[in-house]
Amino acid sequence: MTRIEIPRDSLFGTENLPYGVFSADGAEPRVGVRAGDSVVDLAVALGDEIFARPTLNAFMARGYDFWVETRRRVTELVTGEVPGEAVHPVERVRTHLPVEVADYVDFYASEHHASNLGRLFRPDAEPLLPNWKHLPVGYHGRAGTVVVSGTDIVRPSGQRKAPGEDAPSFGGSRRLDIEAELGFLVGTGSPLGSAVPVAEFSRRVFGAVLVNDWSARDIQAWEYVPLGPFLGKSFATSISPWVVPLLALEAARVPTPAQVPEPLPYLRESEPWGLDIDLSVSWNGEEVSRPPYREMYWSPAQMLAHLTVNGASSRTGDLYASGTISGPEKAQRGAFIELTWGGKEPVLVGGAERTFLEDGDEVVISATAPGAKGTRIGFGEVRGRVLPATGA
Ligand SMILES: O=C(O)/C=C/C(=O)CC(=O)CC(=O)O
Ligand SMILES: [Ca+2]
Ligand SMILES: [Mg+2]
Repeated sequence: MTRIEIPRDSLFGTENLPYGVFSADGAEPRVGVRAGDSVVDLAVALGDEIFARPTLNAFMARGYDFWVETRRRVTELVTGEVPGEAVHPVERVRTHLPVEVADYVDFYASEHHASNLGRLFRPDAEPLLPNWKHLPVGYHGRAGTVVVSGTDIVRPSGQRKAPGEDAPSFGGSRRLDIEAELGFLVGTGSPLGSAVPVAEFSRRVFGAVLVNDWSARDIQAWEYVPLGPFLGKSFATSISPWVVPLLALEAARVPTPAQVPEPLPYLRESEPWGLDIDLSVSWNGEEVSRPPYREMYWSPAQMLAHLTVNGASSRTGDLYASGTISGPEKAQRGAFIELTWGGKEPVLVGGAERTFLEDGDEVVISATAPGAKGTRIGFGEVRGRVLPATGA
């Protein structure tokens, strides 16, 4: 038996304990929990086969009471004695996509981001479309191209047409961008023909990850009218490997900004699910933005209620992302198209003026939030490097 030393100021202390899927010493991927700079193999430590699997799905499907009980047992474990063979130093493990993603939805819940993109994409119209304050706008994305942090991103090729050109050309995107978002993972689904009430959010959603919704703005601008995002976003979406349990985010809960007009009854919240999470976006190692999640207009509970209100079923492993997180300040914008105002106001990265992503660029998104007992908890990071287009 051994004891895990957790540094006092660790972002992965006992008030966090995020779950992920890891492999060590060439063994098969399995479920682990991160405690400080260690990863605990839960199948070995708890003796439950549900953790000897290459995804969190079976664990998530067991439901809320099991999540609470597991968190209690894991807390006991990491504050007491753990079998030595269950503990791995985090720098020695490889992390994998933590869930088999079922369906993937991306919302558009930041008023600052939606207004900025309205101004950039539709300069002659009102920045916010008339539906925006009545419902959380979203679209269904491509679950099969969700990848774990560290996966290289091949620059997408496709049809591009700049505003001045009269015909599209084919080639690698010239306006490759990021979107810093938070993603929510459904643990227990809901049957076809039923809707998930706002109040059921915390019993159904297992946890949260960071998301980078890579976006090819030139492909997007040409293709997406009138049906919405398609190939400009479906080539890859990166998520962080450690799933922060919703149970760890209690201390981060805050009210959303005031919602006026009052939403329809199915979107009304009795308890707040805004979240006080601070993100950081770095570009080639330099922080370029600090998006504040607490500015998000729609809460994740409202998003889940909306995405099922028509009777669409939800499933274990469904991932829905918040949409780009942008605050009111320029240095709080979660996408480079906003940060550089459509490429017209470059930012300095490594002393050079930059607008959209170049081959070889690396983007890292990280985040922290208040944890219980005055602590701070971390999300780890979602990292990705851009590789040249293959011309596929
Ligand atoms: O406003 C537009 O025309 C386009 C918006 C987006 O590309 C944003 C999107 O994917 C949703 C989001 O991340 O907020
Ligand atoms: Ca997005
Ligand atoms: Mg994407």
